[in-house]
Amino acid sequence: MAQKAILNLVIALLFPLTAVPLIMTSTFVAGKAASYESYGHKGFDPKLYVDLSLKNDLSITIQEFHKLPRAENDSVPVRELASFIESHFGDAEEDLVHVKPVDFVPEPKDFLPKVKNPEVRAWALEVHSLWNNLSRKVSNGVFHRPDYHTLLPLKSPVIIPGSRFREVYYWDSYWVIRGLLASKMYETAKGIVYNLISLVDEFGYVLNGARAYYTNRSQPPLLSSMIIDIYSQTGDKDLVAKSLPALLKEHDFWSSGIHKVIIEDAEGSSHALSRYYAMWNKPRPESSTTDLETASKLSNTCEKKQLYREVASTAESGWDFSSRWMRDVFDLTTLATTSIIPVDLNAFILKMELDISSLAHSIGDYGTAKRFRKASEARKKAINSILWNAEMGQWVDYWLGSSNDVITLNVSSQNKKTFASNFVPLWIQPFRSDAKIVDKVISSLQSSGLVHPAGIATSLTDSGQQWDFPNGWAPLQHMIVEGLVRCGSEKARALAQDIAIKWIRTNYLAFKKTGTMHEKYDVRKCGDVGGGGEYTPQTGFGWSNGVVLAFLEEFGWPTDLKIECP
Ligand SMILES: OC[C@H]1O[C@H](O[C@H]2O[C@H](CO)[C@@H](O)[C@H](O)[C@H]2O)[C@H](O)[C@@H](O)[C@@H]1O
Repeated sequence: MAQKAILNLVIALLFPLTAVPLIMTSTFVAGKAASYESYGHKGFDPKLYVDLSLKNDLSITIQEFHKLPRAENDSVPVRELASFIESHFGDAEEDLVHVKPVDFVPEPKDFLPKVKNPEVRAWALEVHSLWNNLSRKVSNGVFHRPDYHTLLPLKSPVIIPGSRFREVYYWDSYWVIRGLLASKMYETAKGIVYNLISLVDEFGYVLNGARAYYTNRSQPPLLSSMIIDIYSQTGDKDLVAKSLPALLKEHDFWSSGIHKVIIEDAEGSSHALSRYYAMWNKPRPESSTTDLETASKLSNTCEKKQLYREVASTAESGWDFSSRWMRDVFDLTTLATTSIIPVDLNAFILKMELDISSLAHSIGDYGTAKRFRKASEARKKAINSILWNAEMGQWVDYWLGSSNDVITLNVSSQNKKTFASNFVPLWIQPFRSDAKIVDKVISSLQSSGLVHPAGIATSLTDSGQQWDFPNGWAPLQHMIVEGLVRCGSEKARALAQDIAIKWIRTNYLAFKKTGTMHEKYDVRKCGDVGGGGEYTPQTGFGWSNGVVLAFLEEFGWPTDLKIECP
């Protein structure tokens, strides 16, 4: 915990520094007196600054910063600042060094046996080889002086998403691991899980990512999904035994305290569900200038603090940002994530409960197995009572009122808008048990307007945010496709295969055009990449690679099926 305190201090002290170059850049570009209304030029990324490491003790760095010459308006001239950063900070790339994964081979034995088409097979091997590019280990310097770095000293190598995302991310890792399993890289997959478990041991939950500035929140909880999938392919009971205590701790984090919400239904029965809620009410250090700019539209400090909490809680949801969390879809200051019961979060926690039950059973801990089976039944009842909308044939988010006490169910508080997250419950076994409901959900998906020529759109709203139309994201394609496959009907499998083929083709064409895999894609046209949001679109890219490999593993690719877009 001492280390966490030191790291938080580094961030708190670095934060004012990150704001300076933005203001000064605008001064420099204009070549005259600064306009203090500017929060940075287009393309400026504050994350770069919080990723730099200190060269000396923080106190010395701060003393030196205070000695810098100031302009009349008390700002530091941009050249002085640039040379200060050069002298006192190391490069952002130095903390993590490239490492070849121990279990990487260029063509693994039994790799994607159902992929027969030579062109697709060659590309799949290229995608597989990207694990090499994205593999990193924490440098010795970070272990030696953790207080000089915002990067957390994880022991095993990791797979990073890519580009500006230089560290391991929580929910991304699930799809990275799915790809690693297709690539037969079991040791790398286990190493990632052991790293995440070490975060639970230290902080009580898995952080958004392995940086000190991510300690105030988690991300969609998929640790149990990673463990159960690795276990089902390796049979490694040691992994199960070592991970169970962390899973119990993580379950407690998500089902109690600020994350827990109680709703009373029409019959007077109480249901416990969960929400996203970050432990932070300041600008996110990695996006400080963006958050300051957004909050500048509000005048009152209290409102600003609440907005910062909503922003960080939205980052906890993984859907940062989306009209899904906004009262006015074009105004980010109306984010209200802590006032929403998200359908996907509760589906993930239900899955966590089932996974814990089954993992505990596999190592003979029958008491825990029974307790979590019961917990999953209660959550299923809660989801079906509060979040199921029979008319739409979808499970939906629920808007909470302002009360912090027990809330009484009001059906009009369901969010009737269609998002890809409304179909995530299909991924979880108990929601596939009623054939009539499944049929209704499948028809609802087909007529929802979400299914496009290059995959499933995130929503129907073009808000300019990245988790909205027209972007399609690999994790959403995967959960919906795998959910459909597991429904067991021919109709569901055909729809799943159709979506998977579209997704593979768009990833393939974009790769051929740009030479890289992308973080998100535009589902309107095969081969187009996504956009919008607060940072420039990123490449690499961990979860996209993982989902392509997982889809090719499931569906294969016959020789006579064209990979080119129709
Ligand atoms: O720096 C801005 C935000 O960036 C991250 O979010 C996005 O990238 C993540 C890594 O691929 C992904 O997990 C998330 O779903 C994306 O929206 C980060 O996770 C945020 O916390 C951060 O504020």
